[in-house]
Amino acid sequence: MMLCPRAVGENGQLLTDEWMELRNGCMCCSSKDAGVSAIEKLMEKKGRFDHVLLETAGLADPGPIAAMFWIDDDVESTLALDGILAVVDAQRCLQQLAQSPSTSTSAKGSSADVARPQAINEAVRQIALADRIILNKTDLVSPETLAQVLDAITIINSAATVIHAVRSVVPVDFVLRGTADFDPDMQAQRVAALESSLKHSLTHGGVHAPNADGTSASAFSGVSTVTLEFDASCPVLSLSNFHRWIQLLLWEQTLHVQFPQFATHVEEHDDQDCECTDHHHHGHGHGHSHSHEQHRAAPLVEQQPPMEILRSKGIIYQLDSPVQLTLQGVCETYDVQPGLPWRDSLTKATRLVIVGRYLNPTLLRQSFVAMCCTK
Ligand SMILES: Nc1nc2c(ncn2[C@@H]2O[C@H](COP(=O)(O)OP(=O)(O)OP(=O)(O)O)[C@@H](O)[C@H]2O)c(=O)[nH]1
Repeated sequence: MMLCPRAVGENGQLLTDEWMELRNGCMCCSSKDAGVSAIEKLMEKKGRFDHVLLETAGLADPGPIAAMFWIDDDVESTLALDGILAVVDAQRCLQQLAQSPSTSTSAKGSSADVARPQAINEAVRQIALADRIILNKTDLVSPETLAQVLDAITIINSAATVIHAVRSVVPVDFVLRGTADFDPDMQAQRVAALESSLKHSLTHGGVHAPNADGTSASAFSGVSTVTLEFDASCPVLSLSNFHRWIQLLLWEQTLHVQFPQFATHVEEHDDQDCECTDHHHHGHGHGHSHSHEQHRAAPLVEQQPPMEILRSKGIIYQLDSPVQLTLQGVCETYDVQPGLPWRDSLTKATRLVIVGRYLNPTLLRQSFVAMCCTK
């Protein structure tokens, strides 16, 4: 894979354009250090960049590269991952989403896939991981096809911002917006981008029927989005509990085993146990009783596939904290960082977007409440 750093002048003109090829040819096959040091060398040689664009040409899964920026502290000190951009071909998208995954590429670098009988389709994976999507070649499809493509994108990843394009002509801000450096305004921009993505997911969340075991059904390798919102009455009481919850979800994949009472739940009624919502439900309730859980003929918890998370992000409200905490995660790698001060008490809320497969909204929501918001 090539790295292509471009320094952009104030008027948007390119000041430099340099290609660097990694010695063993491919960033995804390189050790993480090699990829990281390649960027560091470029930075040393050329000085500080405003933006670095990494094109994962020929690589189906951007996950391992995205995760690299949260693992290496040296890179994190000078670079931060702003976001993941995908270009979707409107003409071929539906066909690509329906293809069987190629085992040669989709499982590469993702330990989560190794033991899976069925890998996740590459096109699904790229849409699932993206923060921003350029929906290109819109001139070549009918309005009906375009609507179907948009529906598919929304079901897979309702948090991504989608822009329609012909020949990929989009404002440069759409590509570079929110690029982080340590300028406080840029951080504000990055948090604003995250907030808008969360808002987008809350209003555009796809609704699809849960399977008998409560997991979300979706045609696209089973990948879908769950958006969770917990208002100020449900603050995260301790950050270590949040870490424990997210680690059970991302690393151990045992939430369904830890909370079998929520894992077999089928969502049918507004029987919320907390002042919280997700994209299947918008009702509110009180108390923390779980006595009204709906049980249907559901497979034993042990037989359920664990939730497999591709992308996680959000803003967390920790009790009495004057600043937001931001969550960014790709596959099993995640990072929690302090964000901006809360603007006012009305805005205090935890909003999480989880993109992955075999998602169980009830299990996600109730386990979060039990582990993070309950003494
Ligand atoms: N009509 C139309 N043609 C386009 C558009 N975008 C690209 N093309 C044309 O489609 C052809 C193939 O271009 P792309 O699909 O962008 O090719 P590519 O990105 O190299 O393809 P992959 O990286 O292999 O997916 C070229 O002739 C482009 O000029 C578009 O929005 N509308």
